Amino acid sequence: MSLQIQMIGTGSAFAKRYYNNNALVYAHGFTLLIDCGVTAPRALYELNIPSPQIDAILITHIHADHVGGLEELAFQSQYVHRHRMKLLLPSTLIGPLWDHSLKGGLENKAEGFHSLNDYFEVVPLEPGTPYPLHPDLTLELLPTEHIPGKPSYAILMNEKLYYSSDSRFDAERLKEMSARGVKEIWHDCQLQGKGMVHAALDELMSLPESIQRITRLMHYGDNMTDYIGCTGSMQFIEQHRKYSF
Ligand SMILES: O=c1ccn([C@@H]2O[C@@H]3COP(=O)(O)O[C@H]3[C@H]2O)c(=O)[nH]1
Ligand SMILES: [Zn+2]
Ligand SMILES: [Zn+2]
Repeated sequence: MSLQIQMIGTGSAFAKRYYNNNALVYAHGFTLLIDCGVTAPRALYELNIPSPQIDAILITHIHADHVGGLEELAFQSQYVHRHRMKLLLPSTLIGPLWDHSLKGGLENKAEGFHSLNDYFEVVPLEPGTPYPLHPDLTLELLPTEHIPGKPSYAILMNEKLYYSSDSRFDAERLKEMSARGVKEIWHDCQLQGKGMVHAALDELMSLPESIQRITRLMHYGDNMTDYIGCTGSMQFIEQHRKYSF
């Protein structure tokens, strides 16, 4: 059961040299997009991946670097491809995603479009439950601390890859994942300063070497290259490179 994962972007919310931190996961014959930020439509275009090639989109939380490209995909699905994409959504995000992010652009009273379901095939997910999406891909959501009062989720894929999405540093969670046998931890990383809503590099550097060795860093700022060689045993994830796990 070998999977591939490719970041279509690895940048922080404010990065300009890197696209938004969104990922494609390739199982055999099944492609999952994890988050769809403002830059995702352009990133997919440059990788020559039209949206009908994507079998499902999973959303981790409703910041624009994770959902800001959904309006374009919804309109393209409705008016160009005439195919409703599958949208895997933690159930806590269904209301906020429509009411607070997408309704302004997508509501169309004349056409009778009043909800996410008018554009997407919405599949609600609950944390703590393994979902077999494909014979080669099972995923589980784990709630994370990111912004107080705003639900956000990490993703555990095939019990092998822990993908933090946006999360504050949570050493206990990472130790738990390591004890559970994960082979890779992909973590957001704020390079400078104290981690207020993301894990700071300094915090991640406090992890035991055994955990650092399996940790790769993503969601970084434009000055990432200044930090190459300064990240302990952790390595930066490269935008567009395909990793097998
Ligand atoms: O309480 C807050 C809320 C937001 N922010 C910034 O806005 C960005 C939104 O996207 P992000 O979650 O990838 O990163 C966030 C931070 O850069 C912050 O620093 N503190
Ligand atoms: Zn983000
Ligand atoms: Zn965020």
